[in-house]
Amino acid sequence: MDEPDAARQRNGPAAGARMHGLFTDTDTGRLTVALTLSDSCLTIQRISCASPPEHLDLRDCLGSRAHRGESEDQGAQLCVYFYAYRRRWMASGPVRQRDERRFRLALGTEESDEDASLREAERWARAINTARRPEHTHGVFFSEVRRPCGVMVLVNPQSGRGQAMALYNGHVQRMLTEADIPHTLFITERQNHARDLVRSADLTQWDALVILSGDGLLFEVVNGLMERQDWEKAIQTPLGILPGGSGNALAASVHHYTRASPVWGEDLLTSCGFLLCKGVVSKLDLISISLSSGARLFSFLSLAWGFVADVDIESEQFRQIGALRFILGTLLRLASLRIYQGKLAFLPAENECGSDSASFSPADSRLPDHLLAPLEQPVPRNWTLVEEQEFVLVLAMFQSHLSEDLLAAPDARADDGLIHLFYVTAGISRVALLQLFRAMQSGTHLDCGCAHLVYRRARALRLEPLSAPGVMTVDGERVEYGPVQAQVHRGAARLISA
Ligand SMILES: Nc1ncnc2c1ncn2[C@@H]1O[C@H](COP(=O)(O)OP(=O)(O)OP(=O)(O)O)[C@@H](O)[C@H]1O
Repeated sequence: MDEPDAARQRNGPAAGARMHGLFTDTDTGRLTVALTLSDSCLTIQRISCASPPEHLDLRDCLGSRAHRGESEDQGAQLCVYFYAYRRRWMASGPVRQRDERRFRLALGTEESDEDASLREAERWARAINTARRPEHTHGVFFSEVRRPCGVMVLVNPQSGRGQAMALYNGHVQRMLTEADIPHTLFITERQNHARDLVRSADLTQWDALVILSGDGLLFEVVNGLMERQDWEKAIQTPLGILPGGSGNALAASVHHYTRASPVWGEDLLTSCGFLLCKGVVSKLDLISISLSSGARLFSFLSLAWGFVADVDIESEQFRQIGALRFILGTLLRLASLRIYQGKLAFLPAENECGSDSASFSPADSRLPDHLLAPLEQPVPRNWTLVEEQEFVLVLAMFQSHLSEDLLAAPDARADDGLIHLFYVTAGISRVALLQLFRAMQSGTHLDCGCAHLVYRRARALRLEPLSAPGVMTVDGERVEYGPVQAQVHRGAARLISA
């Protein structure tokens, strides 16, 4: 049996704690601190002053690392990285903020063996990393990303205002290192590069695919995975999203599902980065979208036609101003408000088990659409046909957020198996429409009492535009214009989230 290190004897566990030991706080110089690690927190007690102990919640801990001392007479260092919620001036609520704590092993002269000191620091780091693993508290399926793991990080350097690489260098790389997650960076060079990469990748090498970009790059990744021969296995690869685009709707949704106050920009990146490093995997709904050409796409976010789709695509020209492009695009489109003619039908969520469900078996065997009839045939009898045929917008949401600051479907969850269908009928005034979008910033648009806004929960839908060719988007990406139908496939993919 190995002799226990002298340092280890000195830092042995106290009663009721996993570990207990004496360290020097490297930030305050000579001050000696006693650290106590329990299953839920790291307690810091400053010995030479009478201040109360500080309890740091391990749920906020991203990781811990040990380093050799800077010189021979110094003990090894223990670094612990916390990202607790704290209030910040001007922020609307508490935000996760980085807080690095460094401690030096307090070794006596007879224990100045560098290796022993490092071993003890490593033992602490391992114990903290084991204790910080998240609790599994809810009953739905979830598991964790296997450790050690390899993560493919895909960055679109052109997304948003072109700041994604700066976000990687300034934040993401550091967080992944702190959490000890090995990763490989892939910088996309063109449209469909990410799609091609994941279509041909050896997925046994990757335990997660992480997208630092807008929703468009994740749309490519999802569809690239679904185009593989082994799509059933491939689509089970955990997907992570970090906001680097201008819309960042899925990233905002993932943050919203934690029930924390809304955050934007780099605070949203920190929140999503934290969730990514915690590595809890939940299910993600995929929505199959069938187009009139026979093409089938897989979506995780939204299907839009009319006002929202027009704003999304028309505002691309203002990409340099980031998320503000949507506000500018909204104002411009309001000025020339259009009416869109079309037919809309949907299967209400509560009717799914009805006897009239379609039993359509398309040639495409990937996630068969058992609720849909062929596009050229009428919809099944248990569907609802919307009487109105003049719309200002039709918007099917599959997640809570339409963009970082538009909470379109506040009750949506990543795997709720629902299409949150909104439509606004013709006749709404410009002022009322603007008010709806303003209310959507706080998710209160359904409380506006607007008679032109309709919201339904559905499992499937069909939309047949009758207007002259225009814009239709899936996950913010423009798709072929024409009749389209969609069905939700509950929890068909996996998402790293809360
Ligand atoms: N290097 C590149 N140059 C040009 N386009 C690229 C490159 N890499 C990826 N793309 C394409 O850019 C498009 C937009 O990407 P993405 O959605 O990630 O950013 P965004 O549009 O700024 O964000 P959001 O969707 O949140 O508004 C995608 O269709 C993607 O295929």
